[in-house]
Amino acid sequence: MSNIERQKKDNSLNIKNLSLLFEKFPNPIFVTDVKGNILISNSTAAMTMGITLDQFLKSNVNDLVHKNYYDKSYTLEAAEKKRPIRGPLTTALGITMISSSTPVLDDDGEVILVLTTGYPKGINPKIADSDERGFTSRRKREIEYLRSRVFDKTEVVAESPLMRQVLLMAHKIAQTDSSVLLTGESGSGKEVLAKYIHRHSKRSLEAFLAVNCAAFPEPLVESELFGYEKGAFTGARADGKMGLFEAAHRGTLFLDEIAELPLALQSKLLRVLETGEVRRIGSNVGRRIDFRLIAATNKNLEHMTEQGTFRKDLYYRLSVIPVQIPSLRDRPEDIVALAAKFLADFNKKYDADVELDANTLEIFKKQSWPGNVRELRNLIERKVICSLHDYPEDCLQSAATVDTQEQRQGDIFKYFGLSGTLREVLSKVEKKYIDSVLEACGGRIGEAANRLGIYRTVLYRKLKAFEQKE
Ligand SMILES: Nc1ncnc2c1ncn2[C@@H]1O[C@H](COP(=O)(O)OP(=O)(O)OP(=O)(O)O)[C@@H](O)[C@H]1O
Repeated sequence: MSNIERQKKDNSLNIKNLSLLFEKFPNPIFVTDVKGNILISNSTAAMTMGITLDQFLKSNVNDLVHKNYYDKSYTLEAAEKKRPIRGPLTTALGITMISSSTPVLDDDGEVILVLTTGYPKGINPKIADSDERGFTSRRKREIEYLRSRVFDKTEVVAESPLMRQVLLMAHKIAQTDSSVLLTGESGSGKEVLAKYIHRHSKRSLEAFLAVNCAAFPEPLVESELFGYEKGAFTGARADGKMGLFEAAHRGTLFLDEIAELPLALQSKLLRVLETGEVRRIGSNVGRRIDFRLIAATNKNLEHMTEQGTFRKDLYYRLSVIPVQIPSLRDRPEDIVALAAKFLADFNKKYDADVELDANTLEIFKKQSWPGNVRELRNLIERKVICSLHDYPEDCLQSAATVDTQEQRQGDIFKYFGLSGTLREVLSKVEKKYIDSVLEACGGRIGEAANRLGIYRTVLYRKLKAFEQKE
């Protein structure tokens, strides 16, 4: 490799590394040359202007100001005066910021680059809501999205570059009406993302129905999904029943654990997707329905199609837009942000005041989290509960493996802070035990159900019920 080639390779590596580093920065940040041509940037900078990162990287700051993407750039002033310049600006999306441009000088004192960062301050409602600027409804939805991304960190935690990409993709997907296939390990946030897509879609004012295909015993799945006419079969309700497809009319249907759908029903689902019609059991009449399907699985569907356990044609139909949610262990920035969010949530819920020190966060970042976000959430909840009863850090261990003096002495109720009615105590114990078995099984539902001696359908129902109670 020649010197020039090596140098080129080194430079591209540097830019790549720098871009990755910039992505981790929570606020807008970009670098221009002395003429204001944007060289490196994070996607947040592009987002606050309402353009894609690709477009932003092909732009010049002056052009962006002329095209009204924002009203003031300090980059060229900083280059000209050879000193940092700072001041307010407003983007066309109505986001107000304090921007700061710092020139980078070479050995001869000449400006070679300018680094600009921005700190969002708020929304200028006059601009953001103005119709005079010709905002289309799509543009308004983008504004809503950007607001939530820039200011609202409570919705879906996505601090890692990987998850930010997923979220940006989800936002784009939300503007379409295609079927979506979400894949990812159990507890990685598939349902959270499905809800996000629904909330940001044109169907957001209609129903979001989540159905776990593994949560019904096989004979019941068909009648739950398709419904039935009166008298369709023995034991059917006299007045018939509307199925979940119909109930999701105009809204979004989230089919979780799609891999568990029996083969016969896979064909029926495909027919519904292709014809846009659903036929209740015992009926010859098709009813037109209009819903958006989001399916999810932690299985490898492609592999299942090769084994003949999942229909190929349905797989192709579902995976029009596939989205892979990364495992928690691959996004350490999210571990910290999620831990902070859950800690704040549970401190509020239990009126506690627990803090996480840097050491604990470092340990968290290195853990493998087989149960993903759900496991982290449960762990933080346990930590908060333990703090209320002045129990030591080892309370963080799985409840099943803790063998303390209190337990040996039989003071288990005190140890776990159990009080209230019998029903409340039983429900708390049930939750704690299920959490600990799940954790011991690395979040694998089937294995945990086996150990607990219950059907996985029952376990799913219980987990969802726990989540809804909170
Ligand atoms: N990015 C996120 N931000 C905030 N909370 C999250 C995020 N991802 C997951 N969670 C929380 O983690 C828990 C598990 O998430 P979710 O149910 O969406 O996972 P899942 O992949 O659908 O799991 P399963 O495959 O077992 O159905 C929920 O309590 C959810 O609120």
